[in-house]
Amino acid sequence: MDDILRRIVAVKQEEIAALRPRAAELERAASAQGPARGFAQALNAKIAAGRPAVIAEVKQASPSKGVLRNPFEPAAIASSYAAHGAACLSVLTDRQFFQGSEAALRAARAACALPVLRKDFVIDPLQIVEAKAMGADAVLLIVACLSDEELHALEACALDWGLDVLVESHDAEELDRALRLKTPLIGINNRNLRSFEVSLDTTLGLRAAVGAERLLITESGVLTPADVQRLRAADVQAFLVGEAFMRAPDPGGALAELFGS
Ligand SMILES: O=C(O)c1ccccc1NCC(=O)[C@H](O)[C@H](O)COP(=O)(O)O
Repeated sequence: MDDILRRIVAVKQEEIAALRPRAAELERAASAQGPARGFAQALNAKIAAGRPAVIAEVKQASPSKGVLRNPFEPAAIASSYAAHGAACLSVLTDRQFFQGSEAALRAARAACALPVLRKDFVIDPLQIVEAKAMGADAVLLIVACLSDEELHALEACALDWGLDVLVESHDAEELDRALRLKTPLIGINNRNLRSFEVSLDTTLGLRAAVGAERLLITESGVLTPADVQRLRAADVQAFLVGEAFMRAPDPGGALAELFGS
């Protein structure tokens, strides 16, 4: 595991230990939530309509880039994304490394009708119960910080709670492990977590390994219309984008410019 992931996972272990006494309360809150908004369904609907499927990210900061947006208004950002054709939202809930929060996810989801991914570092089923309790519609599983056994158990837990799963890989070996899961949502992250460099070649090099029955979602480093064109020309139709929108005065306007909507 890369150093940054190791540090993040260590913090997650502390957070989970602190959450454990609230397990019963979280189960009750999760059970009281309504049905999830269909995350995979929303992506597929955009593609079926001939449009790129954009998961628009709501994040204030990141380890590689520091603070991206200040002030940070999750509800206004979510409304702007929805008005400009985003398929779904990805909301960072990690506090220590991304300055995210449960409150940001709740506010973003309440401000629009889009399905929401809880973007965090999930290593324990209790975080999935917590995700459902806060209203998330999907969770992220990162292959690089999980064993095969953990991946399968966490996927089963998410599906049991009615949540969609986006599984994220950084290279061919991780992708091979991701493809052993049931989920149709296969993320390929273009950010090298050792150097923090991003290269769209990561997605392009792995494109052929993701069969037509799954949906490849390219993640990180999509910054210009030329990037989008290059990826779409290789039949990449789904995009997770954060920085390009978070640095813009109007995030939804930036989405429309990047994707020509
Ligand atoms: O972005 C980081 O610094 C980072 C560090 C460690 C683990 C994950 C990290 N990023 C999360 C993401 O993958 C991005 O938020 C997401 O793909 C959007 O990327 P971008 O469009 O480049 O903001």
